[in-house]
Amino acid sequence: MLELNDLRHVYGDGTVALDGVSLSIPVGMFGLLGPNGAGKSSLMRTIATLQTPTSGSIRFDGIDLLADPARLRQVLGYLPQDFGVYPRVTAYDLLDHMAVLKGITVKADRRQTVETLLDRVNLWDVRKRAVAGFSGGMRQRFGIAQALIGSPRLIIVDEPTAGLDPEERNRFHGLLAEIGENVVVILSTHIVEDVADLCPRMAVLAAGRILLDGAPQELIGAMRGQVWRKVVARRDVDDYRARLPVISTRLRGGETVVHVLSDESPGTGFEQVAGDLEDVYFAALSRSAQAAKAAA
Ligand SMILES: Nc1ncnc2c1ncn2[C@@H]1O[C@H](COP(=O)(O)OP(=O)(O)OP(=O)(O)O)[C@@H](O)[C@H]1O
Repeated sequence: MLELNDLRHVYGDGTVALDGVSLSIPVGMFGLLGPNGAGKSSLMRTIATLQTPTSGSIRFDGIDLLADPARLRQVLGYLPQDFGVYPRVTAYDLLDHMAVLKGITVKADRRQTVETLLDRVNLWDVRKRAVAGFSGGMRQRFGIAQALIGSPRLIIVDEPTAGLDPEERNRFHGLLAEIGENVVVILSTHIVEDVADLCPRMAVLAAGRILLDGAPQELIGAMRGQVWRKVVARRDVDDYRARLPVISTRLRGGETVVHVLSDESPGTGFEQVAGDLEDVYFAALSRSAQAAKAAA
């Protein structure tokens, strides 16, 4: 179990990236969903011990992360949002080098680890090719292989599916689902489908704060009977937004569809629909934006 308690992070220029984040994250896949700039990467880097929060505390299975970051690193696997420059060395050699850095110094052990991981992420056939020439999906699978070195118990993946084509995304999801069976995996993303597909638990982060936290099915269930849908003309969207609690405007098959959150029918032409995770997410964001507006 990973416990985050009242985490706050203020950057040097005064930007408040985390504003009192508290969460309990159990074994399994945990989705951290939020728009760009929400503070997801700041939170992921903080848990990965790459930056120290301004205040608050973090514990993982008895380890006080701020007091003893080195101990946490021994059980941590991290796939950052941006891996930086990939050198022109083969996948095999790079993974071998990373295994040395992770402390696997006995050659035979390392060979076993590297070969098992390359096979697991389906990169065995391309092990002799330079990582620099890999496609986006292959790079992300390589990134997972390096994150799995040393059998970590806490794995952090920051926006891993951005830019992947549907087939690679599916393949990557399969890999994550397999990994998430026995360890804590935190998946940070702005893609609702990633969380809907993979995560039995989730939280929404916006402007450095947790807006909601729970099991996707329960959060969807809590909206039952409150989501209404109508196909509208594109030019009328602003008018609907001004009059009604619109939670989202989506394009479906070229038509503009508005979703409204309301205990009763918002008007003619609206039909009640079963909400989905996108409704949960957009409703949380829209409530938070309205609260921020009212406070201003
Ligand atoms: N090193 C930094 N110095 C100052 N401000 C920063 C720094 N890094 C991030 N920020 C700011 O902190 C806030 C949170 O950024 P962060 O990158 O954590 O969000 P995010 O949810 O990961 O967004 P994205 O998906 O766009 O990466 C943003 O306002 C961002 O501009």
